[in-house]
Amino acid sequence: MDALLTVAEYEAAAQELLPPGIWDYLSGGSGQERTLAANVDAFARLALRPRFLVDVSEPDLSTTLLGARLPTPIGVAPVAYHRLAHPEGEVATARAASLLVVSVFASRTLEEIAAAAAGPLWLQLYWFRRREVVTGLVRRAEDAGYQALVLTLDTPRVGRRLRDVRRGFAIPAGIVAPNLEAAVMAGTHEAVDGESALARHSREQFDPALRPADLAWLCAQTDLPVLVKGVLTARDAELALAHGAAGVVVSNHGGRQLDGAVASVDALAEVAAAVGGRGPVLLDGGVRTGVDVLRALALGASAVLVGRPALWGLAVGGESGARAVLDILAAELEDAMVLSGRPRLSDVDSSLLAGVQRP
Ligand SMILES: Cc1cc2nc3c(=O)[nH]c(=O)nc-3n(C[C@H](O)[C@H](O)[C@H](O)COP(=O)(O)O)c2cc1C
Ligand SMILES: CC(C)CC(=O)C(=O)O
Repeated sequence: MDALLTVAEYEAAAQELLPPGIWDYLSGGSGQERTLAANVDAFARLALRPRFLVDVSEPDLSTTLLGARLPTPIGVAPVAYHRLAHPEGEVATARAASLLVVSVFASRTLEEIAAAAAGPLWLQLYWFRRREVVTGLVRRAEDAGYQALVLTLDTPRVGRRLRDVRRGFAIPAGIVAPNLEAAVMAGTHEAVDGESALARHSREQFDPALRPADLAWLCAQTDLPVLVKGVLTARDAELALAHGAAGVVVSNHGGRQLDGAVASVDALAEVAAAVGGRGPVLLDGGVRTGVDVLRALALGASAVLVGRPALWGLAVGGESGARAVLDILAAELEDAMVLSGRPRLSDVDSSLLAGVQRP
Protein backbone atom coordinates (compact mmCIF):
# COMPACT_ATOMS: atom_id res chain seq x y z
CA MET A 1 0.00 0.00 0.00
CA ASP A 2 1.26 3.48 -0.85
CA ALA A 3 1.83 5.74 2.15
CA LEU A 4 -1.20 7.79 3.09
CA LEU A 5 -0.32 11.44 2.55
CA THR A 6 -3.42 13.36 3.58
CA VAL A 7 -6.12 13.30 6.24
CA ALA A 8 -8.62 12.57 3.46
CA GLU A 9 -6.67 9.43 2.57
CA TYR A 10 -6.84 8.32 6.21
CA GLU A 11 -10.58 8.96 6.14
CA ALA A 12 -11.02 6.71 3.10
CA ALA A 13 -8.83 3.98 4.60
CA ALA A 14 -10.73 4.11 7.91
CA GLN A 15 -14.03 3.73 6.11
CA GLU A 16 -12.75 0.56 4.45
CA LEU A 17 -11.71 -0.90 7.81
CA LEU A 18 -14.53 0.00 10.19
CA PRO A 19 -17.89 -1.80 10.43
CA PRO A 20 -20.60 0.35 8.79
CA GLY A 21 -22.49 1.11 12.02
CA ILE A 22 -19.36 2.36 13.75
CA TRP A 23 -18.32 4.31 10.65
CA ASP A 24 -21.72 6.02 10.60
CA TYR A 25 -21.56 6.91 14.30
CA LEU A 26 -18.06 8.37 13.94
CA SER A 27 -18.49 10.23 10.70
CA GLY A 28 -22.14 11.24 10.80
CA GLY A 29 -23.85 14.45 11.78
CA SER A 30 -27.35 15.47 12.76
CA GLY A 31 -30.37 16.20 10.56
CA GLN A 32 -29.53 16.85 6.92
CA GLU A 33 -25.84 17.03 7.87
CA ARG A 34 -25.69 20.60 6.58
CA THR A 35 -23.52 21.86 9.44
CA LEU A 36 -21.27 18.81 9.10
CA ALA A 37 -20.63 19.79 5.45
CA ALA A 38 -20.51 23.52 6.20
CA ASN A 39 -17.65 23.07 8.69
CA VAL A 40 -15.42 21.79 5.89
CA ASP A 41 -16.75 24.04 3.11
CA ALA A 42 -16.34 27.23 5.15
CA PHE A 43 -12.59 26.62 5.45
CA ALA A 44 -12.26 26.12 1.71
CA ARG A 45 -13.79 29.56 1.07
CA LEU A 46 -11.09 31.39 3.07
CA ALA A 47 -8.45 32.40 0.53
CA LEU A 48 -4.95 33.28 1.68
CA ARG A 49 -2.81 36.32 0.86
CA PRO A 50 0.82 35.18 1.03
CA ARG A 51 3.66 37.63 1.59
CA PHE A 52 7.26 37.29 0.48
CA LEU A 53 10.58 39.06 1.16
CA VAL A 54 10.29 37.59 4.67
CA ASP A 55 12.96 35.33 6.19
CA VAL A 56 11.18 31.98 6.57
CA SER A 57 14.27 29.85 7.15
CA GLU A 58 13.31 28.89 10.72
CA PRO A 59 9.61 28.20 11.04
CA ASP A 60 8.40 27.71 14.62
CA LEU A 61 5.07 26.01 15.26
CA SER A 62 5.35 25.95 19.04
CA THR A 63 2.95 27.74 21.33
CA THR A 64 1.94 28.05 24.99
CA LEU A 65 -1.56 27.14 26.10
CA LEU A 66 -2.69 27.52 29.72
CA GLY A 67 0.95 27.57 30.75
CA ALA A 68 1.92 24.40 28.87
CA ARG A 69 4.43 24.52 26.04
CA LEU A 70 3.13 22.64 22.98
CA PRO A 71 5.15 21.69 19.87
CA THR A 72 2.19 22.54 17.63
CA PRO A 73 -1.15 24.34 18.03
CA ILE A 74 -3.00 21.10 17.16
CA GLY A 75 -4.73 18.98 19.79
CA VAL A 76 -7.29 16.18 19.80
CA ALA A 77 -10.92 17.04 20.55
CA PRO A 78 -12.93 15.00 23.06
CA VAL A 79 -14.39 12.01 21.23
CA ALA A 80 -16.25 9.27 23.07
CA TYR A 81 -15.12 5.62 23.00
CA HIS A 82 -11.81 5.56 21.09
CA ARG A 83 -11.93 1.77 21.39
CA LEU A 84 -14.57 1.85 18.65
CA ALA A 85 -11.64 2.68 16.36
CA HIS A 86 -8.82 0.63 17.94
CA PRO A 87 -8.53 -1.85 20.85
CA GLU A 88 -6.00 0.35 22.72
CA GLY A 89 -8.37 3.30 22.56
CA GLU A 90 -7.43 6.52 24.29
CA VAL A 91 -4.13 5.11 25.57
CA ALA A 92 -2.87 4.95 21.98
CA THR A 93 -4.21 8.42 21.17
CA ALA A 94 -2.62 9.87 24.30
CA ARG A 95 0.79 8.52 23.26
CA ALA A 96 0.43 10.24 19.89
CA ALA A 97 -1.12 13.58 20.85
CA SER A 98 0.66 16.65 22.17
CA LEU A 99 -2.65 17.75 23.73
CA LEU A 100 -5.59 15.39 24.28
CA VAL A 101 -9.01 16.38 25.55
CA VAL A 102 -10.32 13.16 27.08
CA SER A 103 -14.07 12.60 26.71
CA VAL A 104 -16.01 11.78 29.83
CA PHE A 105 -17.12 8.78 27.75
CA ALA A 106 -13.53 7.62 27.23
CA SER A 107 -13.20 3.86 26.89
CA ARG A 108 -10.03 3.68 29.03
CA THR A 109 -9.66 4.95 32.59
CA LEU A 110 -8.46 8.49 33.27
CA GLU A 111 -5.49 7.01 35.10
CA GLU A 112 -4.48 4.61 32.29
CA ILE A 113 -4.59 7.51 29.85
CA ALA A 114 -2.53 9.72 32.19
CA ALA A 115 0.13 7.02 32.54
CA ALA A 116 0.53 6.90 28.74
CA ALA A 117 0.18 10.58 27.82
CA ALA A 118 2.90 12.38 25.86
CA GLY A 119 1.49 15.84 26.60
CA PRO A 120 -1.12 17.68 28.66
CA LEU A 121 -4.52 16.11 29.22
CA TRP A 122 -7.77 17.97 29.71
CA LEU A 123 -10.98 16.25 30.83
CA GLN A 124 -14.26 17.00 29.06
CA LEU A 125 -17.46 16.85 31.11
CA TYR A 126 -21.16 16.71 30.40
CA TRP A 127 -23.61 18.20 32.88
CA PHE A 128 -25.00 15.05 34.46
CA ARG A 129 -28.20 15.28 36.44
CA ARG A 130 -26.39 13.60 39.32
CA ARG A 131 -23.98 16.33 40.30
CA GLU A 132 -21.84 13.99 42.42
CA VAL A 133 -20.89 12.24 39.16
CA VAL A 134 -19.43 15.55 37.95
CA THR A 135 -17.62 16.35 41.19
CA GLY A 136 -16.27 12.80 41.48
CA LEU A 137 -14.73 13.11 38.01
CA VAL A 138 -13.26 16.53 38.84
CA ARG A 139 -11.47 15.02 41.86
CA ARG A 140 -10.15 12.11 39.82
CA ALA A 141 -8.91 14.42 37.06
CA GLU A 142 -7.11 16.57 39.63
CA ASP A 143 -5.50 13.52 41.25
CA ALA A 144 -4.40 12.09 37.91
CA GLY A 145 -2.70 15.35 36.86
CA TYR A 146 -5.15 16.59 34.25
CA GLN A 147 -4.49 20.25 33.55
CA ALA A 148 -7.94 21.62 32.66
CA LEU A 149 -11.62 20.77 32.46
CA VAL A 150 -13.82 21.36 29.42
CA LEU A 151 -17.56 21.64 30.03
CA THR A 152 -19.52 20.93 26.85
CA LEU A 153 -22.48 23.31 26.57
CA ASP A 154 -23.99 22.30 23.24
CA THR A 155 -25.46 18.97 24.32
CA PRO A 156 -28.49 19.41 26.58
CA ARG A 157 -29.47 16.26 24.69
CA VAL A 158 -27.85 14.38 21.79
CA GLY A 159 -28.92 15.73 18.38
CA ARG A 160 -31.05 13.81 15.87
CA ARG A 161 -28.42 11.76 14.06
CA LEU A 162 -30.43 9.94 11.47
CA ARG A 163 -27.77 7.36 10.62
CA ASP A 164 -27.76 6.22 14.27
CA VAL A 165 -31.56 6.35 14.55
CA ARG A 166 -32.01 4.19 11.42
CA ARG A 167 -29.55 1.60 12.66
CA GLY A 168 -30.78 1.63 16.24
CA PHE A 169 -27.14 2.33 17.10
CA ALA A 170 -25.89 1.27 20.54
CA ILE A 171 -22.36 0.95 21.87
CA PRO A 172 -21.15 -2.63 21.23
CA ALA A 173 -20.98 -4.92 24.26
CA GLY A 174 -17.40 -5.02 25.53
CA ILE A 175 -16.72 -1.31 24.93
CA VAL A 176 -17.56 0.56 28.10
CA ALA A 177 -17.06 3.98 29.65
CA PRO A 178 -15.12 2.86 32.74
CA ASN A 179 -14.93 6.33 34.28
CA LEU A 180 -18.66 6.34 34.90
CA GLU A 181 -20.49 3.99 37.20
CA ALA A 182 -22.70 1.34 35.62
CA ALA A 183 -25.90 2.99 36.85
CA VAL A 184 -25.12 6.17 34.90
CA MET A 185 -24.34 4.15 31.77
CA ALA A 186 -27.36 1.84 31.84
CA GLY A 187 -28.99 1.49 28.41
CA THR A 188 -26.05 2.59 26.24
CA HIS A 189 -25.60 -1.00 24.98
CA GLU A 190 -29.28 -1.64 24.42
CA ALA A 191 -30.10 -1.58 20.69
CA VAL A 192 -33.70 -0.62 19.90
CA ASP A 193 -34.93 -0.35 16.29
CA GLY A 194 -35.48 3.24 15.20
CA GLU A 195 -33.80 4.80 18.20
CA SER A 196 -30.24 5.89 19.00
CA ALA A 197 -29.25 4.45 22.37
CA LEU A 198 -27.00 7.49 22.94
CA ALA A 199 -29.83 9.93 22.30
CA ARG A 200 -32.04 8.02 24.73
CA HIS A 201 -29.27 7.86 27.32
CA SER A 202 -28.55 11.59 27.09
CA ARG A 203 -32.18 12.42 27.83
CA GLU A 204 -32.05 10.27 30.93
CA GLN A 205 -28.68 11.38 32.27
CA PHE A 206 -27.88 14.92 31.00
CA ASP A 207 -29.36 17.88 32.86
CA PRO A 208 -30.77 20.28 30.24
CA ALA A 209 -31.14 23.07 32.81
CA LEU A 210 -27.46 24.12 32.73
CA ARG A 211 -27.34 27.86 33.59
CA PRO A 212 -24.52 30.40 34.06
CA ALA A 213 -24.73 29.96 37.85
CA ASP A 214 -24.00 26.24 37.39
CA LEU A 215 -20.85 27.08 35.46
CA ALA A 216 -19.78 29.39 38.29
CA TRP A 217 -20.50 26.57 40.76
CA LEU A 218 -18.34 24.14 38.78
CA CYS A 219 -15.49 26.65 38.60
CA ALA A 220 -15.69 27.06 42.38
CA GLN A 221 -15.26 23.28 42.88
CA THR A 222 -11.73 23.21 41.50
CA ASP A 223 -8.49 25.09 41.00
CA LEU A 224 -8.23 23.68 37.47
CA PRO A 225 -9.10 26.08 34.66
CA VAL A 226 -12.54 25.33 33.21
CA LEU A 227 -13.08 25.95 29.50
CA VAL A 228 -16.49 25.83 27.86
CA LYS A 229 -17.01 24.01 24.57
CA GLY A 230 -19.69 24.71 22.00
CA VAL A 231 -19.53 28.51 21.96
CA LEU A 232 -20.69 30.08 18.69
CA THR A 233 -21.62 33.64 19.73
CA ALA A 234 -19.97 36.61 21.42
CA ARG A 235 -22.77 36.60 23.98
CA ASP A 236 -22.07 33.08 25.20
CA ALA A 237 -18.34 33.77 25.31
CA GLU A 238 -18.97 36.88 27.44
CA LEU A 239 -21.36 35.01 29.74
CA ALA A 240 -18.98 32.11 30.19
CA LEU A 241 -16.00 34.33 31.03
CA ALA A 242 -18.14 36.36 33.42
CA HIS A 243 -19.04 33.14 35.25
CA GLY A 244 -15.51 31.86 35.68
CA ALA A 245 -14.56 30.14 32.42
CA ALA A 246 -10.85 30.36 31.63
CA GLY A 247 -11.31 30.00 27.89
CA VAL A 248 -13.63 28.78 25.16
CA VAL A 249 -13.80 26.16 22.44
CA VAL A 250 -15.60 27.46 19.36
CA SER A 251 -17.45 24.38 18.16
CA ASN A 252 -20.73 23.04 16.83
CA HIS A 253 -19.81 19.52 17.98
CA GLY A 254 -18.65 18.55 14.52
CA GLY A 255 -22.12 19.12 13.05
CA ARG A 256 -23.66 16.52 15.37
CA GLN A 257 -25.95 18.78 17.42
CA LEU A 258 -27.96 21.70 15.90
CA ASP A 259 -28.10 21.08 12.17
CA GLY A 260 -28.09 24.48 10.50
CA ALA A 261 -25.76 25.94 13.12
CA VAL A 262 -23.09 28.25 11.76
CA ALA A 263 -19.86 26.60 10.58
CA SER A 264 -17.46 26.83 13.48
CA VAL A 265 -14.77 28.74 11.56
CA ASP A 266 -17.42 31.30 10.55
CA ALA A 267 -18.18 31.94 14.23
CA LEU A 268 -14.54 32.26 15.23
CA ALA A 269 -13.79 35.95 14.57
CA GLU A 270 -16.82 37.10 16.57
CA VAL A 271 -15.98 34.90 19.54
CA ALA A 272 -12.27 35.72 19.49
CA ALA A 273 -13.09 39.45 19.49
CA ALA A 274 -15.41 38.98 22.48
CA VAL A 275 -12.78 37.05 24.43
CA GLY A 276 -10.27 39.74 23.55
CA GLY A 277 -7.22 37.92 24.85
CA ARG A 278 -8.73 37.16 28.29
CA GLY A 279 -8.19 33.43 27.73
CA PRO A 280 -7.46 30.87 25.05
CA VAL A 281 -9.87 30.45 22.14
CA LEU A 282 -9.75 27.00 20.59
CA LEU A 283 -11.62 25.92 17.51
CA ASP A 284 -12.82 22.52 16.34
CA GLY A 285 -14.94 21.31 13.45
CA GLY A 286 -13.86 20.62 9.88
CA VAL A 287 -10.09 21.02 10.29
CA ARG A 288 -8.73 18.65 7.65
CA THR A 289 -5.46 20.25 6.49
CA GLY A 290 -2.61 22.29 7.89
CA VAL A 291 -3.86 25.19 5.78
CA ASP A 292 -7.14 24.98 7.73
CA VAL A 293 -5.14 25.25 10.95
CA LEU A 294 -3.45 28.38 9.59
CA ARG A 295 -6.83 29.85 8.58
CA ALA A 296 -8.20 29.29 12.09
CA LEU A 297 -5.14 30.89 13.67
CA ALA A 298 -5.54 33.87 11.32
CA LEU A 299 -9.11 34.33 12.57
CA GLY A 300 -8.00 34.42 16.19
CA ALA A 301 -7.75 30.81 17.38
CA SER A 302 -5.03 30.05 19.93
CA ALA A 303 -5.04 26.41 18.79
CA VAL A 304 -7.27 23.92 17.01
CA LEU A 305 -8.62 20.51 17.94
CA VAL A 306 -9.36 17.67 15.54
CA GLY A 307 -12.00 15.07 16.31
CA ARG A 308 -12.71 12.60 13.51
CA PRO A 309 -9.24 12.87 11.86
CA ALA A 310 -7.58 11.51 15.01
CA LEU A 311 -10.02 8.60 15.09
CA TRP A 312 -9.42 7.84 11.41
CA GLY A 313 -5.69 7.63 12.15
CA LEU A 314 -6.36 5.46 15.18
CA ALA A 315 -8.56 3.12 13.13
CA VAL A 316 -5.90 2.73 10.44
CA GLY A 317 -2.86 2.27 12.64
CA GLY A 318 -3.47 2.70 16.37
CA GLU A 319 -0.91 4.94 18.03
CA SER A 320 1.22 5.31 14.89
CA GLY A 321 -1.82 6.04 12.73
CA ALA A 322 -3.02 8.75 15.09
CA ARG A 323 0.51 10.17 15.20
CA ALA A 324 0.75 10.09 11.40
CA VAL A 325 -2.44 12.14 11.05
CA LEU A 326 -1.23 14.74 13.55
CA ASP A 327 2.19 14.81 11.85
CA ILE A 328 0.56 15.39 8.45
CA LEU A 329 -1.36 18.36 9.83
CA ALA A 330 1.79 19.77 11.46
CA ALA A 331 3.89 19.32 8.30
CA GLU A 332 1.20 20.97 6.18
CA LEU A 333 0.95 23.82 8.68
CA GLU A 334 4.71 24.34 8.56
CA ASP A 335 4.64 24.41 4.74
CA ALA A 336 1.77 26.90 4.79
CA MET A 337 3.57 29.16 7.28
CA VAL A 338 6.72 29.16 5.16
CA LEU A 339 4.88 29.64 1.88
CA SER A 340 2.72 32.46 3.25
CA GLY A 341 5.58 34.40 4.82
CA ARG A 342 4.47 33.81 8.43
CA PRO A 343 7.27 31.79 10.06
CA ARG A 344 6.00 32.16 13.64
CA LEU A 345 2.48 31.78 15.02
CA SER A 346 2.72 35.35 16.33
CA ASP A 347 3.01 36.50 12.69
CA VAL A 348 -0.35 34.97 11.83
CA ASP A 349 -3.27 37.39 11.84
CA SER A 350 -6.26 38.38 9.75
CA SER A 351 -4.05 40.16 7.20
CA LEU A 352 -3.44 36.65 5.88
CA LEU A 353 -7.02 36.28 4.72
CA ALA A 354 -8.65 37.88 1.70
CA GLY A 355 -11.90 39.68 2.38
CA VAL A 356 -11.64 39.67 6.17
CA GLN A 357 -11.87 43.07 7.83
CA ARG A 358 -8.58 44.03 9.36
CA PRO A 359 -8.26 46.06 12.54
C1 LIG B 1 -17.65 10.07 17.36
C2 LIG B 1 -17.64 11.40 18.07
C3 LIG B 1 -17.81 11.44 19.43
C4 LIG B 1 -17.77 12.65 20.10
N1 LIG B 1 -17.84 12.66 21.45
C5 LIG B 1 -17.77 13.84 22.11
C6 LIG B 1 -17.78 13.86 23.53
O1 LIG B 1 -17.84 12.83 24.18
N2 LIG B 1 -17.73 15.08 24.12
C7 LIG B 1 -17.67 16.26 23.42
O2 LIG B 1 -17.64 17.33 24.01
N3 LIG B 1 -17.61 16.25 22.07
C8 LIG B 1 -17.66 15.07 21.41
N4 LIG B 1 -17.58 15.08 20.05
C9 LIG B 1 -17.38 16.34 19.33
C10 LIG B 1 -15.87 16.65 19.17
O3 LIG B 1 -15.30 17.03 20.40
C11 LIG B 1 -15.61 17.81 18.21
O4 LIG B 1 -16.39 18.91 18.57
C12 LIG B 1 -15.87 17.47 16.74
O5 LIG B 1 -15.59 16.11 16.45
C13 LIG B 1 -15.00 18.38 15.89
O6 LIG B 1 -15.23 18.21 14.57
P1 LIG B 1 -14.30 17.30 13.57
O7 LIG B 1 -14.68 15.89 13.86
O8 LIG B 1 -14.75 17.80 12.24
O9 LIG B 1 -12.85 17.60 13.87
C14 LIG B 1 -17.60 13.86 19.37
C15 LIG B 1 -17.43 13.81 17.99
C16 LIG B 1 -17.44 12.60 17.33
C17 LIG B 1 -17.21 12.58 15.84
C1 LIG C 1 -21.85 9.58 23.93
C2 LIG C 1 -22.13 10.85 23.16
C3 LIG C 1 -22.96 11.81 23.97
C4 LIG C 1 -20.83 11.43 22.75
C5 LIG C 1 -20.94 12.60 21.84
O1 LIG C 1 -20.82 13.72 22.26
C6 LIG C 1 -21.12 12.43 20.43
O2 LIG C 1 -21.36 11.29 19.97
O3 LIG C 1 -21.07 13.44 19.71
